[in-house]
Amino acid sequence: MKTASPSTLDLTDACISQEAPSAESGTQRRRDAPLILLPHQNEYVGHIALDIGGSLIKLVYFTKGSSDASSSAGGKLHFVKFESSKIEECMDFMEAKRLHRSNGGNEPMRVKATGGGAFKYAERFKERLGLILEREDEMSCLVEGCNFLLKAVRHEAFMYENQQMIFEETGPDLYPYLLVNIGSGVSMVKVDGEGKYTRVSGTNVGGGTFWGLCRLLTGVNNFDDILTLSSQGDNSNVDMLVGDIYGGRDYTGIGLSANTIASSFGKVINTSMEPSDYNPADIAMSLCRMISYNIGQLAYLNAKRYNLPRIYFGGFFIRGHPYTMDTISFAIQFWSKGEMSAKFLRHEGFLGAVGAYLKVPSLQIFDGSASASEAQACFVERFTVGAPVTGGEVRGPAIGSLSDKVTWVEKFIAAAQPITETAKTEHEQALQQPRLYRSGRSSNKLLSRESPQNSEALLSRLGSQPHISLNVGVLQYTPSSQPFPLLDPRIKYDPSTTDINNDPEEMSYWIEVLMQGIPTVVEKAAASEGNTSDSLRRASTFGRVLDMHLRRLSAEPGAYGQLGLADLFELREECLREFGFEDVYRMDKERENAAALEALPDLLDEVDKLDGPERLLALIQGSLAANIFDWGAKACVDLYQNATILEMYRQARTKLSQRPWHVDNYDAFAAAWFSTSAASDVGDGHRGGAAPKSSPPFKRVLMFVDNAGADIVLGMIPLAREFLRLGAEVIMVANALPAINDITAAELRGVVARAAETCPIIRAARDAAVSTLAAAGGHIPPVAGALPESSMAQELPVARGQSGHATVARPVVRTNPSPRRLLPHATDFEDQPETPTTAARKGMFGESYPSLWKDPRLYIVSSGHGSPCLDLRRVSAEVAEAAVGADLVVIEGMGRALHTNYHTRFRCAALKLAMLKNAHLAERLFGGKVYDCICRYDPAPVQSYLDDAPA
Ligand SMILES: Nc1ncnc2c1ncn2[C@@H]1O[C@H](COP(=O)(O)OP(=O)(O)O)[C@@H](O)[C@H]1O
Ligand SMILES: CC(C)(COP(=O)(O)O)[C@@H](O)C(=O)NCCC(=O)O
Ligand SMILES: [Mn+2]
Repeated sequence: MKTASPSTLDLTDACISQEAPSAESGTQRRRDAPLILLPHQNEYVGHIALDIGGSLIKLVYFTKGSSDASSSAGGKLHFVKFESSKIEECMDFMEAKRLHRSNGGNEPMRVKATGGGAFKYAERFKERLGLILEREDEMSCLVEGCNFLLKAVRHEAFMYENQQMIFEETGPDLYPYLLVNIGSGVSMVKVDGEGKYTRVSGTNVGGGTFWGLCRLLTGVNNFDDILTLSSQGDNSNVDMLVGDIYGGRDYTGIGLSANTIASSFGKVINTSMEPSDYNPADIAMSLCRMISYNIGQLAYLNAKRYNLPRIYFGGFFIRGHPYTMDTISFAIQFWSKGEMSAKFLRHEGFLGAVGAYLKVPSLQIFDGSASASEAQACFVERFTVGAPVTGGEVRGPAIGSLSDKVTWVEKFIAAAQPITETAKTEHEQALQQPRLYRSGRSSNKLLSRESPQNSEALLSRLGSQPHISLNVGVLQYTPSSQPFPLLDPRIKYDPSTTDINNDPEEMSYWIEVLMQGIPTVVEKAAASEGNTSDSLRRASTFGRVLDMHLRRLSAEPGAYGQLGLADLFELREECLREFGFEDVYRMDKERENAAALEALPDLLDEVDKLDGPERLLALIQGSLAANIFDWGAKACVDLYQNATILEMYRQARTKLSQRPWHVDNYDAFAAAWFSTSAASDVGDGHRGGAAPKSSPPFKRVLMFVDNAGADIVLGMIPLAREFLRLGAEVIMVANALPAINDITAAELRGVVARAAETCPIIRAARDAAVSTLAAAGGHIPPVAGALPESSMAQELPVARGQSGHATVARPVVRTNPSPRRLLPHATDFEDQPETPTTAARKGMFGESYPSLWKDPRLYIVSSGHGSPCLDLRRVSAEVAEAAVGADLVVIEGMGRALHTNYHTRFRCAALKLAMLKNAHLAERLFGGKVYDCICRYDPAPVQSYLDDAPA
C-alpha cells in the first residue's frame, strides 16, 4: 500500500540504520531496504475516511507501522463512531490524534467522506481542521466496504438463531447478494460482483424512526438506554397477537401461531387504559419488533424479486441487539419458509466508512479480485484494551501515550466493575453448570444460553449492556502475508485441533488456564523490566486487561467473532505488547540458550559416534525431550522448582528410550529417510548393500521451531544438522515476535552463530545460506536440484564467504573439555577399531556416515508471527518463498503441532514432534498422560491426487 510521504516528520535523532543487509539482520523487512529510525515521530496516520450519517459519524483511520515486525508497509485500521449531533467531539478526537495532520504539512488535507454529512458539515471540517471533504457516493461506498469486510475479516458474517451466533466464512460464492443497510433510513442494494450493484429498494422506516419514536413515546433519549429498556419489555402488552384475536389459538390455516404479532401496537386501541398506563419498556420492545419485522419482510420480498440467495444486514440500527436480530431472522425464516437466513455483520455500521476509505486512489490495500483467503492472510483483527468495555465507542478524550492508556484502564476498571462482575458470574456459572451452554449440537454453532428464559435473565443482569457485544477490534494489515503455499489444496484448512467454539467445556477450561496463569505472567513481566514502579504498574494493568478480555469472552463467546485456542494464546502476547512488554522471558531465554550451548558440543560428539539409524533415533528422541523447556505450561514450570532444564531434559530422554511413544510414526519417518541415503551408506562399516543414489530423500526441509534454550539448541539444531548432512537444505522458521519462551528469528540467528563456532557443518551451511542470500538479492532461491553423482566424492563442506571465494571450513577446537554423557542409551564406539574406509569417510567431521552433502544451506527466516501457536492461513513472504520446492515440513512443539496443525495436511511430507505438557490435553486429545510424546509422520500425498486439486 502506498501512503503519502509526511513532510513534518520529527527528525530529531533520526538515523539510517547501518545494519548490513544480510540474513543476520533480526528484522523482517526486505533485506535490501535501509531502515530509517525516527525515534521521536508520533504514530503516523496514513489515511482517514468519514461516513457522516443522519444519526452517527463513522470514522475509519489507518496508523502506519505495527507491532508486527514483519510489516514495513503495514499498519492498523481503526474504527470509531460518534453521534452526528456531536460533530465537535468527533473533531476533538481527530485533533487529539492529529488525524488532520496526517499528510504532514500545513497544506489542506483531503479526506474521503460519504453520507449526507459530507455535504452538510463540509464547511465546518474545513474551518476547524482545514480538511477538504472529498465526497464519494454512499451506495458505492457501502457495497465496496461490505465486499471488503466479507472477504478480509474471517468471521465477519453470522446468523442468529435460537440465541446463538453462528459464524460463517465467506466462500467463493459470495455474489449475488442483497445488502440491507439499516441506518437512519434503509437501503436495499443488489450486489452482483465487485463494483456491480443496484439500489433496488429502501424504506423510510428505519433506525432513525425507531430512535425518534422511542424518544417520543418513552422519553428516553440515549440509544443504549433505549436498547436496555426494550430488552426489559414485553411487547405482548401493547401488540395485538394472533392469539388475542383467535382466543388464544393459532391460526393454523395460514400458518400463524398464537404469539405472532397480528397488529403492532394494536392492543393500545383498548380504551380502558390510559396511554400513560403503558410501560415504556413494552413500548420500546414493540417498536423494535415492529421496525425489525417490517424491514425483514421487505428484505425477503426484494431478495425474492431479484432471486438473491443471501441477505446481509448492516447499519448501526442492529447493534447486536438480540431482539432485533431475532426478529429479523424470524422474518426471513418465516417468509422464505425456512429456505433463507438473515446474515449480520460484525462491522455493522462501518461499511460506508470502510468503502470511503478504500476510495483513496493511492491506496492498494485491497484488490477486489483477491480471494477471501488471500485477503484474510493480510488482515488480522486485534482486540485492544478498549474492546472488552467500549467496543467502537469513544469514551472520554483520545488516548495518546502508553501512560494515558494505563491511567485510562485504572480509571475505567472501577467504572466497568459491574460489567466485569456480571461477566465473572457468567463465567463461574459456565464452569459450574456447563448445561447453561448448549453443547455443540450443530457443527459450527457458538455456545450461548440454553433458552430465551436464561437469555432474559442474563440480559437483565447485564443491565447496562443488553446487547451482544459486537466488539470490533483493530484490523492489522500486513501486505506481504500470504497463505502457506504447501497446505493441501483439497482440504479446508483450520489450524485448531480442538474446536473450543463448539465445546463449551473446552472453552471454559482454556479460559481458566489462561486466567490462572495471569499472576505468573504479571510477575514475569514486571521482573523483565527490573520491577521498576512503572513496570509494576504496567504489568498489573496488563493483567487486569487480559482478565477483562477473558471474562468478556467467557460471558459472550461471540463478542470478538470466532476465536480459536491459538487466538486466546496470542491475545495474551498482544496484551503484553500493548502495555509495552516486548519480551517477558528474554532473560530466561538467554540463560537457557547459554546453558544449552555449553552442552551442545558434547551432545554432537555423542551423536556423531552413533551410526545412521541409531543417530536419527537419538536425534528425534532428543528433540522430543528438549520440548520440555516450556514456560507456558504449568506442569513444566512446576518441574523447574526442583531441577535444571538440562536435568529435566536428561530425564525425558531416558523415558523416551522406551518405545513406542504415545504417537509413534518414527519407523515410517526413518524408512523415508533411509530410502535413499541408507543406500549410500555403502562401505561405512555399519551398513552395506545397494548402490549409491545421487539425491537425498529430502531436498528442502522447512522446520517450524518452538522454544529457546534446550529445545532449539539440543533438539532442533542437531536435527537440522542431520538434515544438512543428508544433503538437504534446511530453513528454520521462527517467530517474528516473542511469545512466552519461544525463540525469535533474530535470537535464532545469534544461537546458530554460536553453534557454528563449534560445529563446522552448521557454520558452513549457515555461511553458504548467507552468501546465497546476498547473491540473490535477499531472496531464497528455489531448492537446488538433485545433486550430481559426483557430489558423493565431495564431502568437504565448502563455505563461500561474502566475497564469493570458496573457503574450506576449519576444524574447530572444542572449548568445553569435560564431555558429559547426554544420551543415556548411546552405544559407545570410542574403543572400536576404525576400518580404513570409515577413517577416510569420517574426514574432518569424525563422521561415520557418508554424506550427500554438497553445498547445503541453513537459512533462518521469520514466520511473521508472535504467537505460541501456528496459523498457516498467513505466513511471511519469506516463508512462502522458502516453501517453494520444500518436500518436508517439520513442526515442533505443543502450540504449533498439537493445539494447532495436528490434523493439517500438506502437499509434501510432514513430521510433527511435541511433548504433551498439559494433562487435560493429553487425556482429551490423545488418551495419554502428561510428558507423553508425539511423533507423527505423514508421507507426501500422491502427486495425482494433488494434480486433481482445484486451482
Ligand atoms: N449509539 C447510538 N446512538 C444513536 N443511534 C444509534 C446508536 N447505536 C445505534 N444506533 C441506531 O443506528 C442508527 C444509525 O445507523 P447508521 O448505520 O450509523 O446510519 P446513519 O448513517 O444514517 O447514521 C440510528 O438511527 C439508531 O437507530
Ligand atoms: C502455550 C503452550 C502451547 C506452549 O507449548 P510449546 O508450543 O512451547 O510446546 C503450552 O505451554 C500450553 O498449552 N500451555 C497450557 C497451559 C498449561 O498447561 O499450564
Ligand atoms: Mn513454545
